[in-house]
Amino acid sequence: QYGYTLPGWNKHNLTYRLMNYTPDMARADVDEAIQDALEVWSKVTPLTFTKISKGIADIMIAFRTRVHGRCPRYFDGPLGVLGHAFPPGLGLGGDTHFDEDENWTKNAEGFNLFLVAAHEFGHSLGLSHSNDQTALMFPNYISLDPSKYPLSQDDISGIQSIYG
Ligand SMILES: O=C1CC=C(NS(=O)(=O)c2ccc(-c3ccccc3)cc2)CC1=O
Ligand SMILES: [Ca+2]
Ligand SMILES: [Zn+2]
Repeated sequence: QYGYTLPGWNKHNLTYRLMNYTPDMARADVDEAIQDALEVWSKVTPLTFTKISKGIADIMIAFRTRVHGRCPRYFDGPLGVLGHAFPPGLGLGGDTHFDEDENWTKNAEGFNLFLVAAHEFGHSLGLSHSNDQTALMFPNYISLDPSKYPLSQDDISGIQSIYG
């Protein structure tokens, strides 16, 4: 439906692009949260992430609400779903959207953008949800202390089974 999906990317050097910014945070804080969330995964895989500011990136990132563009999934207003990401592939593959109706923060108030982004990028790289409640890929938002290393052994073995 959104281009064929792959179990994982068939290349290691991926590009990403921020299509817009949330007004909830300073731009530099959004850039940093996204970069840190990607680094969580690049630290345990051979993947690299390069930020581009125009053209089509593998991972297109945007803050959107409700029905948005040609995206087949919709957001639901404040709370509920915080974001969604598409598995590796062409077109929408890898793309990550955050629900702009949430209060995005760089600390423990509202929803911590770094944490939600790290979770969503797990999907962009091919991971599904984990039933290990300490895992970053656990389906429910847990306000982890963002300074702690959010990956659990379950996340690491999951991502390394794709990009080992
Ligand atoms: O595919 C889906 C569908 C629904 C989702 N629900 S969410 O957006 O409210 C969400 C839930 C948990 C997290 C999360 C889990 C563990 C650590 C950090 C964030 C992030 C987003 C998240 C998601 O990735
Ligand atoms: Ca929502
Ligand atoms: Zn979307």
